[in-house]
Amino acid sequence: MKRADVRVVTPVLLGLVAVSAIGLAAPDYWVFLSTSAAINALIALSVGVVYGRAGMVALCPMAFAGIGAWTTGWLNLHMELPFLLEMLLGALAAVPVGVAIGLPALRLRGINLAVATLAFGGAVAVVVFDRGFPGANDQRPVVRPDVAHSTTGYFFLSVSVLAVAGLLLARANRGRVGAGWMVVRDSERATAALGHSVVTTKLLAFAVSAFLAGLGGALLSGQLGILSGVSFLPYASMVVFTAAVAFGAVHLEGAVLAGVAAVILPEILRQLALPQDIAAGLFAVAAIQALAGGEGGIAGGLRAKFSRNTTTALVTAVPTRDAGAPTPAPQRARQATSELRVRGVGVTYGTVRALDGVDLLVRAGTVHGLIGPNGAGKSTLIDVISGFVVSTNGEIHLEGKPVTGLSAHKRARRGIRRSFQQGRVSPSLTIFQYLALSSRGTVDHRLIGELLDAFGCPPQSTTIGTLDVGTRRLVEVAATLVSRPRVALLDEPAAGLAAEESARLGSVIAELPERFGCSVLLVEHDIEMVSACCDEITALDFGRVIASGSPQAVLRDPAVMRAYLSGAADAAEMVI
Ligand SMILES: Nc1ncnc2c1ncn2[C@@H]1O[C@H](COP(=O)(O)OP(=O)(O)OP(=O)(O)O)[C@@H](O)[C@H]1O
Repeated sequence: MKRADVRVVTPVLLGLVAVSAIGLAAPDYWVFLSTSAAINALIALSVGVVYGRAGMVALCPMAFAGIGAWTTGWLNLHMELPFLLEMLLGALAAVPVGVAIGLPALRLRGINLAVATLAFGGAVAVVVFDRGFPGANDQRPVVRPDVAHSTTGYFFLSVSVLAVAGLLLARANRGRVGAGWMVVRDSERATAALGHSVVTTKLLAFAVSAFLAGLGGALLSGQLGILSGVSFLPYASMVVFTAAVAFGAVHLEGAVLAGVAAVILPEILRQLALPQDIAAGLFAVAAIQALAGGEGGIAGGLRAKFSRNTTTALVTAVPTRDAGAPTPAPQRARQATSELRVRGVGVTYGTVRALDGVDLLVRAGTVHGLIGPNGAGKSTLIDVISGFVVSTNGEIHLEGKPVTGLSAHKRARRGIRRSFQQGRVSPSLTIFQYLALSSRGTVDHRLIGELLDAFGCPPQSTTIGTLDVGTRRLVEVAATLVSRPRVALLDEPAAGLAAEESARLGSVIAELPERFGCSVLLVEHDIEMVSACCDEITALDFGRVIASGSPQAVLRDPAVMRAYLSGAADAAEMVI
């Protein structure tokens, strides 16, 4: 059996044995507590999604759980539906509320979002839950299904629901949905640059989180029968949140540990005749420790310990051929057809005129260099073209169609893809996850392999956090191309690379139009590389175009030489 299989099969078998032993041999009281642990694990899992994955501090999981419980209780009292359907509807009822509370999260971050969601949880508790749960006033408990009527039966039902939800979530986490959450947590700009809507990605995290917590609440209604609002107070949300953070509920096993601890610890304190609220304090301390240690919590730490990838050395790109050597014939040459036209673009930051009436034409099937000394406006121009900065005037056309009014992620979907000067690749993703997220439509494994080979990147399963800075940049460029863009905007891709690697990258970039069917706008300080791989060059200084044309003409232009001599020493002379 492969080692990876053993790492999965062993905990699954242990879990099955533990669940069977509890269900078949433990006293009813402990089975009841174990049911509570499974329910808490489900709610912790919801924290794992919205906070652990998507990085949003939402402190109202018990409000979502309460909505799930309230709805399930109401349906149980007034409709004669199968219990599982009532639970599902209860969980779904929490989703629109999750999306509604997610809307402010599009603008709020960190402590502000935490306060807003805590206040929301308090408001729901007062306005909805304090009025009583369905059936509470006339003491009519939620009726469980026959198959799960006993304490043991309900325990098995709860564990089954947790297992199914956990496995579906794990599947989503391994795919593009989970990768999108990780990227939006690390960089909203990177999310948009990959062609994904930041709004949709964040709201989806809130919706899934609310569903999971709502499902936990639905199970709770059947477990307790008659509910009181006390279970869903903001204080309860804080306890679940801190336990989830401490144990690393971003992983299924972390959520299970959090669920078990949230039940066992108060029980131990009760048996010791100590106040059970001490548990909340202990979770808070453990959560602070976990945050200081890198957010993975106890489960993250255990995963790192048992991971095969324990090396701390940075992984570097491996050149697939000698720098400057003739490149092999492309597997399939593609016809580049896209031209990008920029007309009269201007950008002002306060009193700084970063761009002033800039015109630029990237012809179809060419590599166009954009040079200029520090502060000339190169990155600002890339930001404007890719939609991250709104220009005060001017127009941008792709293939003759205006894109000026489109948001960044829509421009990315139209085929304007970019890399960033400061790497924005999520360190926790594997190279494959990142490239798959950047792909449009079906993931093209052959293209991914071809790109990684072209850039000499490490194997697809390598975690990005283990790559050195230069290699991360190459992965970012590969991710830019995997979507088969019309135009690739590469912002200093050679930064962090050695001279030899730079030369090799230059020869790969020169081939991109023919090999991958896109035009390229290349921002680079490495003038030697630019002159070697570009068909045309535009030079900027103080936000204005000072020269444009063939590399030879531009690099010999007196205005360009003056700009560089006053800025980056004798860079121009180097190649003339
Ligand atoms: N967010 C911002 N706020 C204020 N000023 C900015 C901002 N971004 C850029 N600038 C200013 O705009 C001008 C152009 O900056 P930009 O980063 O586009 O230049 P650049 O040519 O890319 O420089 P470098 O080669 O150093 O990356 C600079 O004067 C810079 O200080």
